[in-house]
Amino acid sequence: MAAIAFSDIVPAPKALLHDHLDGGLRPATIIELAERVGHELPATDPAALGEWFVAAADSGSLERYLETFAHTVAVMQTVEGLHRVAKECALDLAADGVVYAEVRYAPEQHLERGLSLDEVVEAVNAGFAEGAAEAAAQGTPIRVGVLLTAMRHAARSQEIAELSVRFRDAGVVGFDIAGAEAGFPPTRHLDAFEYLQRENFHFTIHAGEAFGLPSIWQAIQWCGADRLGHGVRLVDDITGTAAGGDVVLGRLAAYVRDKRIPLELCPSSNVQTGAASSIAEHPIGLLHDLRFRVTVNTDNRLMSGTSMSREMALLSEAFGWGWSDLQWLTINAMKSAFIPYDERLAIINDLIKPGYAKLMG
Ligand SMILES: O=c1[nH]cnc2c1ncn2[C@H]1C[C@H](O)[C@@H](CO)O1
Ligand SMILES: [Zn+2]
Repeated sequence: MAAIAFSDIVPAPKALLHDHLDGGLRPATIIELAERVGHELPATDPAALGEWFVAAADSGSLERYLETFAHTVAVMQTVEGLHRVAKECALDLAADGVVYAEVRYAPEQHLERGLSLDEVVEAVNAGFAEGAAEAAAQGTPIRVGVLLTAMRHAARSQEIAELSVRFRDAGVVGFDIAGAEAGFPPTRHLDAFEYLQRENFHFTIHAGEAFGLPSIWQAIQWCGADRLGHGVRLVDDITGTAAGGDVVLGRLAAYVRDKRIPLELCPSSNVQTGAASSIAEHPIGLLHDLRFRVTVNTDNRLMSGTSMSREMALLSEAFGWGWSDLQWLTINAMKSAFIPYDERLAIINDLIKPGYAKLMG
């Protein structure tokens, strides 16, 4: 079957669970904001700056990939900067046909110019609200939920977990930890995860991206993660996948599949950090065939020069996926969202299913 073209995917309703606010800025906005705060950039033309981010992030290492965030985080230290970046994020996702998005960022990284954690969250929430209202007025409605991230090398996870719970009725729907994985196991933040469980709150953990099965095992069996950020290395626990081999799931892979634990897979990002060698060889093909709870995500649109529609187009081309596969990925994501069940169901039944039914003719 012919691959579905990018331009056909844009109007399809999409759900996105793993997108970093500080990884999705418009290059032109970075340039304007950097001028205002006196931050020096590696390029001053929007196209060149966009290319710089993709090339610099294309490093084969998560640590070097993460260094590029110094330039986005630097311009997100004021109410004005945070508000604008959040507003444009909502508008850009809506223009790409995303109807539901969970966008994450680490408030502790935005305190350099004197803002408090609460002020950071309020500025971002206000930006998302304005962007969503504008998108709705333009005929591309989007719902945005916020995930607050704690950096795994730092020691503020309990504080950020409490911040998340404080804002649970004001736009924050979950919690996450991110940053370099090797050397910083999720159990370092066990107190925060136990606190969140006592509060009946939701969280995902970046695990199984730059590090393998022990990280995924800890995230699920010690920390109680609802979802796995990436989780791509779970394939290390699946054997016999070469042509003709009998596929055998190890205990952990079987547990993840049986419990329907969602995998927030980010194909382009994984190729850039070396977690996968190409889109065609990305484990998402196998995990899809084995019916894991697979979702597809952008991770960092700026660093990967990508969008939800582009990720889906790449997968359609690499694996021959058609509309029913794209609908399956979208419904998987919506089922795995951190908003209440009835609201998830309404988006599936009122937006996603009718949208794909129309596209499938
Ligand atoms: O894919 C990722 N793995 C681990 N950490 C990440 C990834 N993408 C972004 N981050 C980090 C860098 C950001 O500054 C931080 C909060 O969004 O999260
Ligand atoms: Zn991420």
